[in-house]
Amino acid sequence: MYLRHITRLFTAMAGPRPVVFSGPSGAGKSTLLKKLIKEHENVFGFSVSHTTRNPRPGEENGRDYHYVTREAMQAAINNGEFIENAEFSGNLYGTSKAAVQAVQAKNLICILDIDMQGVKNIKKTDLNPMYISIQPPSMEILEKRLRDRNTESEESLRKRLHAANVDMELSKEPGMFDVVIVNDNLEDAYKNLKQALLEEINKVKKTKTSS
Ligand SMILES: Nc1ncnc2c1ncn2[C@@H]1O[C@H](COP(=O)(O)OP(=O)(O)OP(=O)(O)O)[C@@H](O)[C@H]1O
Ligand SMILES: Nc1nc2c(ncn2[C@@H]2O[C@H](COP(=O)(O)O)[C@@H](O)[C@H]2O)c(=O)[nH]1
Repeated sequence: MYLRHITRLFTAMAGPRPVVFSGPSGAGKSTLLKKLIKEHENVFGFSVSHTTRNPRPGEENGRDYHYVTREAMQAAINNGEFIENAEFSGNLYGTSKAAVQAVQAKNLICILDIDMQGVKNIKKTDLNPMYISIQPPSMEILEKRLRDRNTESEESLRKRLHAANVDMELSKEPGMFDVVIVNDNLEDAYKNLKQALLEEINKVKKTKTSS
């Protein structure tokens, strides 16, 4: 009885295991994770990254990203405020310690949406997340999705497709990801994602009902 109480207390203090989403730009990470958070808002929380890129129509400061200048972001990086950061397609992106702590303080599964450099850097930390790769069915479909999204200049599109090719190669490295989900049909991909996370979802639900 006493041991069970201590174990429960320790689990609550450590917080549930975070989940890292990675994969080429345009593969469907945001689409899938937004669905997941909407369906399980008491289970998952999004780690709001910082970026120097401009907001897209419909994006909100503090919800999708913290939009900052390069000078401000570099100063915060130098000040040790980030767990990881990377240059992607001409802009800086990074996960602040505060962003992850804000989610963990609510005892939610912290979701990080980060590029491959971020994955490599997170692996050097003690965050110990589950790593999920979201991949497109083909590079042709990826390009079409990115073009149809209408968010990128031709230059940015070129950089993102180049990074996507590198990503797809690196993701083949054994042990890089715990789960790979090919996002062809959206509903199928979402079903596979929920299946992969079922155990973690149930763990969080259980701690919430027992506390
Ligand atoms: N299964 C799917 N079938 C068709 N279109 C999709 C599918 N999944 C996502 N999309 C569309 O593809 C585009 C890219 O998806 P999304 O923005 O979620 O990708 P992302 O991986 O988050 O990209 P980024 O890394 O650039 O933020 C969006 O317009 C989205 O609506
Ligand atoms: N290493 C990090 N990568 C990040 C972070 N936040 C987002 N990203 C990745 O950047 C690209 C482009 O995102 P977009 O919103 O401009 O399309 C994408 O692959 C994201 O996963 C971060 O904090 N660190």
